[in-house]
Order: sequence, then structure tokens, then C-alpha cells
Amino acid sequence: MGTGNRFKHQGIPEALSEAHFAKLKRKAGLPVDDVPETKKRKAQNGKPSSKTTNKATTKLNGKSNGTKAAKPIPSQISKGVKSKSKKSKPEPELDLEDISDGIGGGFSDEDMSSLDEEGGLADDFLGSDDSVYDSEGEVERKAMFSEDEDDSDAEEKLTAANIVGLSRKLDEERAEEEAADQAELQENLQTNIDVPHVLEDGTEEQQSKLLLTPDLQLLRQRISDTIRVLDDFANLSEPGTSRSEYTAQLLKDICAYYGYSEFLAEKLLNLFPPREALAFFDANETPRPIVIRLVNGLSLGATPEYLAGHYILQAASSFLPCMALAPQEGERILDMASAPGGKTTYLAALMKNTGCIFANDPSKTRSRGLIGNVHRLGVRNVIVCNYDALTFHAIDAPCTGTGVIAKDPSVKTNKTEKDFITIPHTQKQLLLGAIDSVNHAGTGGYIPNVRLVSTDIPFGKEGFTAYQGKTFDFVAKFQKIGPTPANLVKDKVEYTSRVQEEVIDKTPIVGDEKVPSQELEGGDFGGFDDEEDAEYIQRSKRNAMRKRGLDPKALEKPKAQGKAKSDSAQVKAKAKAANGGKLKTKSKA
Ligand SMILES: C[S@@+](CC[C@H](N)C(=O)[O-])C[C@H]1O[C@@H](n2cnc3c(N)ncnc32)[C@H](O)[C@@H]1O
Repeated sequence: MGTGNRFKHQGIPEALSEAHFAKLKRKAGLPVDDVPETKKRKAQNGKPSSKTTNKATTKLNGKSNGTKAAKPIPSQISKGVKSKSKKSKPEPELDLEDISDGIGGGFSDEDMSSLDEEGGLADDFLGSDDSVYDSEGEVERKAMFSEDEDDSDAEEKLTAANIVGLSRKLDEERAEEEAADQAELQENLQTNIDVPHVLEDGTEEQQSKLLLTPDLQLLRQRISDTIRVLDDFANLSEPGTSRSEYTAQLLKDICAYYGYSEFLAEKLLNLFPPREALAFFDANETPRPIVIRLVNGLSLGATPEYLAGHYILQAASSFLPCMALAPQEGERILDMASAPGGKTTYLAALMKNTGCIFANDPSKTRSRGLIGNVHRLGVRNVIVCNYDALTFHAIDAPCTGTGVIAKDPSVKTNKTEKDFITIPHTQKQLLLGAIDSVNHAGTGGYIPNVRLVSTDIPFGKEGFTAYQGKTFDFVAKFQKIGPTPANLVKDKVEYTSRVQEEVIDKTPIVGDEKVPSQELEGGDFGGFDDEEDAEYIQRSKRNAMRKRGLDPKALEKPKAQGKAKSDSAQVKAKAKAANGGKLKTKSKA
């Protein structure tokens, strides 16, 4: 990530809302002036209040902030949506409610509790989905291709055919802007040779009061000045001060100005040089645009075309990995963490509905959305399953969610140290599991030979590729390059036959013809049966333990077993009662 244009071009960004500072004051036990309703609404960009929360929208001292809209990130839309609008008609608010889960959403995540008990998954692993837009935390998005827009600024329509050309055009425009910015920066450096006084005077109490009732323009100015000092510490720092004093000041100011927890702000500040970090914080205040306009005033999740499965709305982060994978017709693919199915359904389209995709997700709630999308989009080559992928051997793993701050500002304050330790650990485990899965059998901890290969995506930029001596790939494609060594093959055959004895489910598949589909919890797909799931989960756990060389018997405690049996009898009785005497069945597809 280079020094952001936004940072250099936009000047002072829009200030944070008064409600945000009122919240800070309440937390600190200070009196809060009532923010009149009308003022609150004005703070929402002068537009009627919508679901937007603490987006930066108020103007400073009556001045326009001059924020320049970021270039839109292209989203993908497959086909079938015709843009039609009347210039005079006001733009209806976007409601993408249905898109995240395809069947309207509204499910709770309590079904994940069994996994939580194991310390395996936390609930907010589930919310960090950036791949398919949904309405939560939705902010006003700037629509491209709008007939209302100034024609001179109109973008060409994005199609699969012209994506490379369009991307190149954007890169060229960006390069020109960067050159202009650089020249401007040099000019500023010539004129700004004074030593700014940015370190705070006064007691700690006075200082924290200042941060709770800040003059946002001054605060912004101080942030800029501190960064200028940090950029050229030898010449611009005050005598007798240390770099860490400036950094500590910057951290406090950033928390107050942008509304971050100190924990996350510090993490991000350590990740980038200060100037780039500021560009990043600014970028997170800019709502991401979408590249489709509304159709006849209907929300995107309610158009006939949407309901008929003609399109799905996705972010680049969702479809680029599928393009990199380049699945071929007839192949077999495992998507370990697949809900709500953005990638799964796109892969299915790329494979022309041939071959087979195993789409797994451990959240039953999210799996319902996945199933809805699979059905809605007419996908016929997908088998949906519902396991914790850590227990079998996806790359689209759960993430910390820090990449979606622009979409969900709550991330600014709700991430903790634990998330930064456990989530990457889970991601690593899933990746190792995925590598093992390539071999179709457990390998007793052996990691097959893999190498990182080109994604062959002919556009875009490298982006953020290195940090503290480590290199990163936003979309990584691994290829297995060597056969499994002979001694491991032998081990594997023995191992596999042992495991197969254990895992092959020989019970006949029970059809659900006798139960009308509408009576089933999960609709046509067959619903879920907690008792049956508990057995599958136990079995997976036993397998996982064996693979790690542990004794699965450790899982079976006689006392607990007795209790489990009586519990399961109760569950069965309850399920029967709730279902008019019939037990729900589940498709074992
Ligand atoms: C970012 S979303 C996946 C988005 C999806 N691939 C798509 O393109 O629509 C992350 C998913 O990881 C799942 N997840 C979390 N922990 C998991 C685990 N241990 N095994 C498999 N999936 C997991 C969550 O339930 C969530 O649905």
C-alpha cells in the first residue's frame, strides 16, 4: 500500500459524529450535552438518517472537507440486471438484506454452541464475511453506472471481458494522481520547515478531557503535524523529546479522532509507517462503493432477477480467489468454510455445474443461507456439509475482520488480543487441513510438498506484501509438486484402512418423502438433527485425535456417556413431540 492519495489530497477528512464523542464522554462519566435529533440527522451527510452509525460526516467549522471519492472497488455481477432509472426520481435506499444468506436471513448463531464449548469457534468468526454483501452496518454506497451521475465522470460498464482494460485504466489514473501528489508533497516540505509543537502540555486529566471534547479540526491538524515530525524526526522534533512520546501522542489522537480501541489502533500503527497508517485509517472512513444501480426502485435482494437466481453480488475479495483457482469442468473441489456461498456458487458457475463441490460450513445458521443461495442460483453440483473443518482434513478461512472496517465500524472497538492470536491459528490449521485433504486421506501430520504458484490474475496490484520480514499473498494458490514419499504411502494405507473402518457410515440413507418438505426445519434440504450431528461430531473428533497420534478413547468417559444417552433419549422424545410424532430426517447427501 503506497501513501494514499486520499491522505494527501483530501485535506482534513470529515469529522466523526457528535454521537461518537457523546458515547466516549458517557464512558468517562462526563456530562453529555443532548444532541438534538435534527442535528443528529444532519450529521449523516445531510441525508435522512439511515442505518449509518458513526461514519464521519459533519463539516468542520462550516468548511467542506473536500474529500475525494475513492475509486470504486469493482464488484462482480454475473448477468441479467438491466439498469433503468429516471433522472428525477430520488434514489431509494439500498437494502441488501437478502444477499448475505440468500433466503432472507434472520437466523441466530446459537447452533454453534457445541463448537464453542470445545474452544473451537467463537461467534464473531462468523460475522466477518466480506465476500457477499449484506445489509448489516450498511452505509450509503455510491453507485456506479448511475444515469444521474455526471457523464464526464461515468465509468465504463464492468464486464468479465473488459476487467483487465478497466483495471489498467484505473492504474494509469492512479499513477498520474500519485505523481501530482508527490510534487505537491515536495512543495509542502519546502514550505513547512517550522518545528510544530504537538506534544501535549497539562495534566493527564486535562489531556483526557481534551480528547473527549476535542476540536476535531485541531485534532486532525495535530495528527498531521505529529506524522510530519515522525517522518523527519531529526529536523522537526522538539529538543529533549523522544520518538516514543510522539508515537504515544499519535496513538491517543487516532483513537479519539477515528473511534478505535487503543489495542487495534496500536496494532495498525505498528503495521504501517505512520503516514501510511493514517491513509489506512482514512480509507476505512470511506464507504465502499457498489457498482450496480437499483432496478426499478427494487432493492438488490428483491428484484425478480435476483430471486430467479440471475445474479449474486460479490466483492473482489470473493471472486478473485475463484479466478485464481481456475477450476475446470468435472473437477472435485472442497470449500471448507463456504457459507454464505459466494465462492461456492461462483466456482459452480465456472465449472458449468459439472464435477462436484463439497461446500462445508460448521455454522448451521450460515449453512441455511448457503443452501438458499445454492438453490436460488440453480447450482446442481454442490454437496453441502456441516462440520468444523478443524476436525477433518478452504482456504477462505474465518478472518479477524479487520479488513472490513469500512463496512462494519464495530470492528474498530470489538477486536482483542485473543482474536489476533486464535484466529490466525485457526486459519493456519485450516490451511494445513486443506493441504492434507488434497491427498484424500489423513497423512499423520505429514505436510505434502506444496509451492506457491502464480494466481495468473492479469490485473490489480501487489498491495500489502511484507511486514517485519514476512511476506504475504492476498490470494495464495498452492500446487502440490511431489508425490507422497513411499514410507508415508505405506503408513497412509494402514492409517486409511483403520480410519475407514471407523468412518464409513453404512446406515441406509433415509428418504424424506414421508415428511412434507415444509415441515422440515431446513426446507427441502432436510433440516438438522442435533442428536445425529452429535454423533458425527464425536466421530470427527476421534478421527482428528487419531491423526494427531492421540488415543480417541480419552474422549469416552463412562459417566458422561451414560448421561449423553439419557440426554439423547430426551432430545429424541422432544423432537418427536415437536414434529407430530415423526422424527425429522436429514439428507445424507
Ligand atoms: C468469510 S466467511 C466465508 C465466506 C465464503 N467462503 C463465501 O465466499 O461466501 C468465513 C466462514 O468460516 C466459517 N468457519 C469458522 N470457523 C470454521 C472452521 N473451524 N471450519 C470451517 N469453517 C469455519 C464461518 O462459519 C464462516 O461462514
